[in-house]
Amino acid sequence: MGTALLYDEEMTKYKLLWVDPACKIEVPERLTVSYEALVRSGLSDRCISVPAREASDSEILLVHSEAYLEAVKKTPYMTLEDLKEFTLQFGDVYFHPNIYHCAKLASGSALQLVDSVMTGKVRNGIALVRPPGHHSMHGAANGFCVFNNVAIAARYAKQKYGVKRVLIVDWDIHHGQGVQYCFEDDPSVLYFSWHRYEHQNFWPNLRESDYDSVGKESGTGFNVNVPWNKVGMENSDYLSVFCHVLLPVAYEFCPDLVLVCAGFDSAIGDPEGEMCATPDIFAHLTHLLMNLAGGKLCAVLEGGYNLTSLAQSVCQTVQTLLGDPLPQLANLRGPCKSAIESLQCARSAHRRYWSFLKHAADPPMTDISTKHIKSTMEEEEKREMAEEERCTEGKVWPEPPERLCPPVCSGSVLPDDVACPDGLKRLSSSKDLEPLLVSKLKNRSRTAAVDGDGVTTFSRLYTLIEKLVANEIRNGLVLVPDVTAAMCVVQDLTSDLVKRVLVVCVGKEKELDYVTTDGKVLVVQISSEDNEEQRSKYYIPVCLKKGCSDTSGFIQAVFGLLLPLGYEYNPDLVLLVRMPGSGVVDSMWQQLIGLLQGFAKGHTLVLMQVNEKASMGSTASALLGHPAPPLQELQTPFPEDGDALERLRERLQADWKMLQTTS
Ligand SMILES: CC(O)(O)NCCCCNCCCN
Ligand SMILES: [Zn+2]
Repeated sequence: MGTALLYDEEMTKYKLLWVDPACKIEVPERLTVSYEALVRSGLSDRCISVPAREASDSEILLVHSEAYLEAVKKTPYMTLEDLKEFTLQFGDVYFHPNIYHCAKLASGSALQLVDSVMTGKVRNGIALVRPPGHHSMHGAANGFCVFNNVAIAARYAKQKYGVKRVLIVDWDIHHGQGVQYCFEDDPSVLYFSWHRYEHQNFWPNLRESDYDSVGKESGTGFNVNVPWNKVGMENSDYLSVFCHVLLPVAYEFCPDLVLVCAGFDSAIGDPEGEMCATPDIFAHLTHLLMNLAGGKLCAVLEGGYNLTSLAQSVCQTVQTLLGDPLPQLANLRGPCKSAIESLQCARSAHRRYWSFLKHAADPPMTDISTKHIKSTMEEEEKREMAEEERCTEGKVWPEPPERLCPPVCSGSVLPDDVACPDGLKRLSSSKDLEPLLVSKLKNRSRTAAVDGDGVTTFSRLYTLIEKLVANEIRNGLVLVPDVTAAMCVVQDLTSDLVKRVLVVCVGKEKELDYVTTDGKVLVVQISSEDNEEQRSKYYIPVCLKKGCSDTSGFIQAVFGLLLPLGYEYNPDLVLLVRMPGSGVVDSMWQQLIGLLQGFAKGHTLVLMQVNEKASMGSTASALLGHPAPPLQELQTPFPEDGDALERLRERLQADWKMLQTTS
């Protein structure tokens, strides 16, 4: 299924008609540069174009008051003076004779997107709209917003399609207070927002934008705010918050639909955000949400005022919605101190509402002596200033790397008597291995254990790995008689082909005899084994008391440990090994494959044992990019597992900065 793209140039036909410094950045060109970038890159042709439409009165009244709607209805007939007068009652917003029409188109576009996704016409999509929506409230326009496009879409989805749970992710750099007010007492809509806050010194300067606004009444726990108290936040900060706050909660919430308030003023170069995250971060943020709700994701444009980073960020988002390989994110060095504090505050504010956050630490000691704060602040300010110079002064960043789609998506190496799953390309032809390699394999005591001469399988495997590295194939599935033997051989085969291999080992096995210490391999093993004594920087055993069949524990290990580690390690190949008898649940297995595609440009090699070929179909489906089925009701992870994971993280965070969640 495809990706919907909604755009109508009518929404470019309104602009600021008088002098107002607060509003001058909200220009029609925001839409035209975004759309033209999609056209120029060929991405728009790959999308399914869906027409915009005007939202009806009743749809607008799902969120707004009749009085407000009636007032806005009058604006097309107002004189310039009347428009100015009318605007004065609201904050940081302007009106125009055509803005009511455009606001109906913007909301209607979001509804068209919901229709396209909910009827299965498309898998996901994006609506390029203006005016934006997330600041507008029941009875007021605000922050360039007239109607709350995403809030209306959420109510519409529930009413028309009986959607039970809607997740709204707001990655715009401003707090969508309009959305928060709309759903703060509603447990069926989980609103997540990060936003520049600077201890309430940044617009809209609201006390209720802080992390302790967790929702109210029956909606308590369903509002998650992550305030950024400093500018200059980078990719690491954003990914840390996704891994350690949003994703565990989102997976526990198990939404039927994901709506994104896709504001790109959180990208580098934006005058409002003054952050340093690069446009390719949105490829990953989008990807990390795409296995929720069976892939049903609707992104609606909010802010974004640097026309260069806006256009790049929109392209990165659309390319991921289309299923293209993700760009590798280099040198992620972990969240900064301020981000860790925000993260820790948000986690501790929500630990009583979300079982995945139950073991979160206490909030940071913010009441330390003012003297200490003063000195820390001074030295911290100096460092931040240096950082800001580095980041905003230049306002230059590299063009996001090209994300080429390999000609073949998934290859397979299978025993001759095993049928190849649909969609996979079987590698049969295999060039002869170099004699040196053959002897190396031969002297590996266990190679012969793999099959007859073993060399046939491994020459095919070698060919597959070569094609992955050459980006001729994106990922692969390998079925062997003995995965343990095969693991070692893959290690030999890859050692001179790739710099870093992330090995994810699901389930326990006799012994891992090739744990390297040179960093060329990072092994994360999730099993019921407690191999604590063997742990090292590059061999990380995660013990789940009830083993891999405990999906709650598994998913907690994936978000709390595996993903942050993977981002920091930045592998060139991911080897996912499914040990026989691991007990991993198929939907979890597919989620894991989907999530791991975010690394190494999607070069994932799945190694399974022949006697597990019953799972080949679901494995192939995940490798081909089909969204994983939602995980069923997740019960609370076992306390000992939660504790163990926190302790493991604390011990590892000296070596792995992306694991930090406490200051
Ligand atoms: C959709 C949105 O979230 O991007 N709207 C942002 C509104 C910002 C209002 N303040 C502007 C002050 C000018 N420096
Ligand atoms: Zn914004």
